[in-house]
Amino acid sequence: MTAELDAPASGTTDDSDVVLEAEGVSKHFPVRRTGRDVVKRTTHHVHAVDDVSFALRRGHVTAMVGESGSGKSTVARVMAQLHRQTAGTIRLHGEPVDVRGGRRFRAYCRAVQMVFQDPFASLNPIHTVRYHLTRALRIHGNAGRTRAEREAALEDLLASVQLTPARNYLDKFPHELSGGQRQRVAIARALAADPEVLLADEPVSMLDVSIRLGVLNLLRDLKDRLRLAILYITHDIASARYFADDIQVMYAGQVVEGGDSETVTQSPAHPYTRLLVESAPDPDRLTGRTDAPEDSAQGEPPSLISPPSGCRFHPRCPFAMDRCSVASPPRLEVGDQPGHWAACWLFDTPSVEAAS
Ligand SMILES: Nc1ncnc2c1ncn2[C@@H]1O[C@H](COP(=O)(O)OP(=O)(O)OP(=O)(O)O)[C@@H](O)[C@H]1O
Repeated sequence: MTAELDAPASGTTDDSDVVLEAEGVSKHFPVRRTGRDVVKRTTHHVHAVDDVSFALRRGHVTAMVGESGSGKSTVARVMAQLHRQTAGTIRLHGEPVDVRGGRRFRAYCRAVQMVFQDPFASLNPIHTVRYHLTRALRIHGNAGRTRAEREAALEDLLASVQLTPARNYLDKFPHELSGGQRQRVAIARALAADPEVLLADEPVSMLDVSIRLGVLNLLRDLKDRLRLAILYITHDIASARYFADDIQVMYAGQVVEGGDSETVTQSPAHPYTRLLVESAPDPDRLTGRTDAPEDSAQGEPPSLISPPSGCRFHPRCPFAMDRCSVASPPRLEVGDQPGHWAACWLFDTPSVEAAS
């Protein structure tokens, strides 16, 4: 029996925990590729994100995993409203974010904060830690009324990212800190808004391997203590397994698989996820699959200006059927664990039976 899913997320917890939702969100960027395009005023569109739906829950980490160029950062930027979506709806506590500017939009920007990949680029080199954090506290109305209240707020912020005693850090410039300390300051700056959601775009990928775990453990601690909803963007499926509660896998601008992180990494269903897991250096991994052809998926990700018809993975897929180049697969239940789905015709049981 085939089960097609309508729900946007891999429901493992109560829906009342949902803080932020994306429903059918797309982002297309207009581009001109050649001089001829400029002369003829022809505009192409990069389909960076197409019809993406997911939900972020309080006290829960959702990882968005995929290779470079799959659209992960664009998802984070659209969720932070740094880019306006081309189509679809974003909801905070069920309320659509449809107006830029104004009180409701400011409240959205406070509630949904972003942490970027490169803390050195996101902190201004000519300002101290005190300046960055005080500014963020003031912008979000959390600096208190007196100097003593502001100093206490600064100490609390640095303590929450485990930079203590605060006096050792407050008057330092970004270049006087290590990469890990800089990323902790960037996280503290996001926390100055007292957010409900953190959108963390590759927050550890530019850090030394030896300190990545410390920063991920800090984020996990914040998630538990402050009940933050976290979107963790990464190309590293092993770190997603370690850190996230559930995983969404992106390929060529679309989410192709979702489920709890243990299931997605141990029993990947979509052929693209299998490829991703097989190529990840994870010594604990046991996919338990023996049905993949030896010559597994080859080739490059497709052009996002004219993406392949049907399933976007079909040109690289070792299991591709005729149908895959014609029709785009919906989310289909994999059937091993509740909430585990794949957008792949292999899980449309009647079509597989008909093909064999
Ligand atoms: N402002 C923009 N204008 C045009 N194209 C863009 C823009 N931003 C992103 N893109 C394109 O959208 C696609 C998705 O990019 P995105 O950065 O979201 O992917 P990603 O999965 O985060 O990759 P990476 O891990 O390398 O950052 C890419 O083809 C990229 O070139």
